[in-house]
Amino acid sequence: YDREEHTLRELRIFLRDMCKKLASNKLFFMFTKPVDTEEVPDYPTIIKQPMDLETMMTKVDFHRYECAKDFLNDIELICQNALEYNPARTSADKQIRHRACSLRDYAYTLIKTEMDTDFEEKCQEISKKR
Ligand SMILES: Cc1noc(C)c1-c1cc(NS(=O)(=O)c2ccccc2)cc(C(=O)O)c1
Repeated sequence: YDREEHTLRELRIFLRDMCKKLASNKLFFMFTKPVDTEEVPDYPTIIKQPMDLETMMTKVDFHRYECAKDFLNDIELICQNALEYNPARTSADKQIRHRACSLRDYAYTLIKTEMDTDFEEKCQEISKKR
C-alpha cells in the first residue's frame, strides 16, 4: 500500500473514534441522527444542507474526508443548522443552541489535542493534490 493510502487509512481510524466519542455524549443526543422530518416537518424548508454524526460516520467509511478540516466543516454545519433552525429566546431553543456550540467546541478541542499537527498537514497536502 502506498504511503498516502496508509496516511488516509490512519485518518479514517482517528475520525471514526472522534464520531464515536461525540455520539456517545448524552448532551449531543439530538445530533446523532438526521432530524426526523416526520417529527419536524418544516425542517427541510429551512435547513437546506442537513448534517448529523451518523451521516458523518458513513462519510468516513466512504472516504469522503481527506483531512480533519473537512470533518470539522461538517461539525460546523451541524452547529450552524441548529442555530438557524432554533433561533428563539425560549429555553428549549436556547438549550439546543448551547449544545450545538458545545459540540463544535468539544470537536475542535478533541482534534487539536489528540491529533498530530504535522499529520493533519500531511493529510491536507494529499487532499490538495487530489
Ligand atoms: C437536532 C435538531 N435540530 O433542530 C431540531 C428541532 C432538532 C431536534 C430534533 C429532535 N427530534 S428528532 O426526531 O428529529 C431526533 C431524535 C433523536 C435524534 C436526532 C433527531 C429532537 C431534538 C431534541 O432536542 O430532543 C432536537
